[in-house]
Amino acid sequence: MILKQLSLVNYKNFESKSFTFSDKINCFVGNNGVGKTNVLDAIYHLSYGKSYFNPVASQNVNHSADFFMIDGAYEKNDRSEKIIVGYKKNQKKTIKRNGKLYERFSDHIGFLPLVIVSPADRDLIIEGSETRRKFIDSIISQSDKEYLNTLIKYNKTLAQRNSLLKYFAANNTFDASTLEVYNEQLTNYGTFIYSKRKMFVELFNTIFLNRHKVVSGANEKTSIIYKSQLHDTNLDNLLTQSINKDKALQYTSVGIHKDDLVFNIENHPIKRFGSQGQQKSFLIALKLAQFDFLKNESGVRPILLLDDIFDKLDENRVSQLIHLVNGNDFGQIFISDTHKERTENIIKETEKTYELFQLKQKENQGYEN
Ligand SMILES: Nc1ncnc2c1ncn2[C@@H]1O[C@H](COP(=O)(O)OP(=O)(O)OP(=O)(O)O)[C@@H](O)[C@H]1O
Repeated sequence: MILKQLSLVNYKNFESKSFTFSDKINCFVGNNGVGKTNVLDAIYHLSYGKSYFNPVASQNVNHSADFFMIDGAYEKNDRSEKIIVGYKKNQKKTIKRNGKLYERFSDHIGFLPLVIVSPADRDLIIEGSETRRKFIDSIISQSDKEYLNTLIKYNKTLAQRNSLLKYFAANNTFDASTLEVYNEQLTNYGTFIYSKRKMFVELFNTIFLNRHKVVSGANEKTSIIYKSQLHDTNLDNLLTQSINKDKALQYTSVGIHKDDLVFNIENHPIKRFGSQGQQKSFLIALKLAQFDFLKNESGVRPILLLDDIFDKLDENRVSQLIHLVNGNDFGQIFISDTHKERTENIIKETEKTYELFQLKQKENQGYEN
């Protein structure tokens, strides 16, 4: 799958800008703040229907405008595919494929597999459990529509159950039978999601360990552990047991929305005990494992975005990464870096064709190849 052309209108700092890409490697270079990451983010937007860095759509619109448009021309399985994401302030965002509007965003998810490696991935280690749940949900959802739809239904039911608990508290009342309807639905959806996550983490761990061995170049023992209240008992029991607590809290305190992933190095949480280098290697391996998984599931090589990656790695790791990228595993790659020479020197080591886009400040937003 190849992104041939990209046009941006009023997307973040770009008022109007078009790019024609190489099938292999594309590098965006330039000073801090010229918009290198924003181009990668626009490409991410075309795959996921939202920004990786700022999910608030109105904040992705150029300050001087009230709408943005991202237009991507792809080639996938020998077919041309045109994807357009449009957003006007105070209106709903739209995604079109070959001129036809998607009724549901979720129908688009997984159509253009893509993986981003970025310094912002650090959130996966340092932030709360929601970030890690979103990470696995996003991977599974790309190849499993039933999972995505069930997750949407679970979250809707959860919101309804929480509203009911609030209503009980506000009106000093309780109705066990209505609550039971929600419990039943949550149990059905939640049990399905739990079993999918469990299977996924088992499979993903193996892929991850292979990648980690190569990226870290070390023999550190790492693991990803799936943490869930459902390991001990089924969701129906959990909901019944926690009813008094839920009534007091006015929200649902048990379920798969409390699941987490534990990232360990040498049997200790990497968040607290991993060095910065170990954390970086762990995150890159995590993302490359995501790449492998999506590739296996979809049968196409996902687009790979490497944001600011050379800056964060020592020479050894950069050369390991280039070695990897040089293999046939990867398809089209987009790289951002502040140093033109560094990027060119690294890329020249690969035997791939490449295109270099030098981004400049607003007054001359053209680029040179
Ligand atoms: N909605 C917006 N409207 C206009 N400009 C925006 C908007 N959102 C972000 N920007 C601008 O985009 C620029 C940041 O772009 P980006 O993060 O892509 O830079 P970069 O080239 O990757 O920089 P660095 O090398 O520091 O990572 C900033 O100058 C910021 O002010």
